[in-house]
Amino acid sequence: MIEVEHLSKIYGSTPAITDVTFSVDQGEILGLLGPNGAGKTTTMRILTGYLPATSGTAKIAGYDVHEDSLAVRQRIGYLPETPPLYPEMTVEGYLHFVARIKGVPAGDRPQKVQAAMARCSLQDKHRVIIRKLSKGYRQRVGIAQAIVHDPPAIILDEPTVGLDPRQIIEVRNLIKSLAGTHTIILSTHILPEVSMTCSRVAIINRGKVVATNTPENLMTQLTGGSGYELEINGEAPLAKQVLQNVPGVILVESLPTSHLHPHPHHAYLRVISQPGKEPGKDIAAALIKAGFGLYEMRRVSATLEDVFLQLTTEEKNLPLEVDSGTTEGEAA
Ligand SMILES: Nc1ncnc2c1ncn2[C@@H]1O[C@H](COP(=O)(O)OP(=O)(O)OP(=O)(O)O)[C@@H](O)[C@H]1O
Repeated sequence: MIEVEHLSKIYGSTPAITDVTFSVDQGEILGLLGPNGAGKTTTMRILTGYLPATSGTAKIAGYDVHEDSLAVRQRIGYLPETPPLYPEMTVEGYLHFVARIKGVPAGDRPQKVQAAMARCSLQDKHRVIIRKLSKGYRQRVGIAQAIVHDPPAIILDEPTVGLDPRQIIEVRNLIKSLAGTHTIILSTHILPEVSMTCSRVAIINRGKVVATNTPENLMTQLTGGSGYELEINGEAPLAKQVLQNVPGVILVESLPTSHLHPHPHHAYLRVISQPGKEPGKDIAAALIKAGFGLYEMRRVSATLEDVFLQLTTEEKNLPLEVDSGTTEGEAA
């Protein structure tokens, strides 16, 4: 449904994205995950026809975003980071207005507007002026304007930014309910968002797609899904240096200790090991040899956060070629 091939965008002399390639199948939710400035918004703006690419192609439902931009705009719904709302309009009035702009025939508009409001649970608010809505409801109106013309593809830029935890759950459920009948790309820098909402993830860093796969496969493929959590006495930075040099170790990070009762002189670390390697014995030996006391050591599964850190942190070499292998033509 969405095919992006070798897309690059250069602003002046600054490359924002370089050779971005991925595809999204009908009904899928793809999460575009990356740190600030990675190139997510640039990619989405090209896909929605708002920004020309420097090179490469992108197609929505077979239509080229550059050559057939009108056909593409009819088939795509876009929620930019800041929804383009008119604060003085009522919810229903605004959605009628958007439906008209999107080319929905006058006779079909009432039904399409009702359907979009129902999908986004906005019926109770149809006469409310947008300015008076909470941020969560405004976001729903933003999503409603993206789907009012019933496009097969929906692009959502950071759809849960600025919402409170309850609103986040509601908006995520709404997005999930749109999958299947719609093909969705959402961008986020929030890791749990991807595992909770998306069927597949493309990790983008410094303008390049560094991995594409299901969240589960990414974890298994890159980390073998395992590692160790450690409690040691001594300084975390020094212990990290020691552990980074143990063969088979690919990532060492400090653990958040808010749920524990941390000892003031202890360090709490997570070590992720290469697939197929069991460096437990060497980890313990290296720590003892360096003079650390080892208070606890237990095996754990890797998290998506580990994968993300591994892919977006430069100093570590990747243990293996990251090849999505799910769809032909995807970037590694
Ligand atoms: N209009 C512009 N002119 C020059 N450089 C730009 C422009 N827009 C974006 N960039 C640069 O391109 C790169 C990618 O930006 P982009 O907004 O696509 O990233 P992002 O992943 O969406 O980040 P964020 O989450 O912070 O919005 C950044 O280095 C950014 O500074």
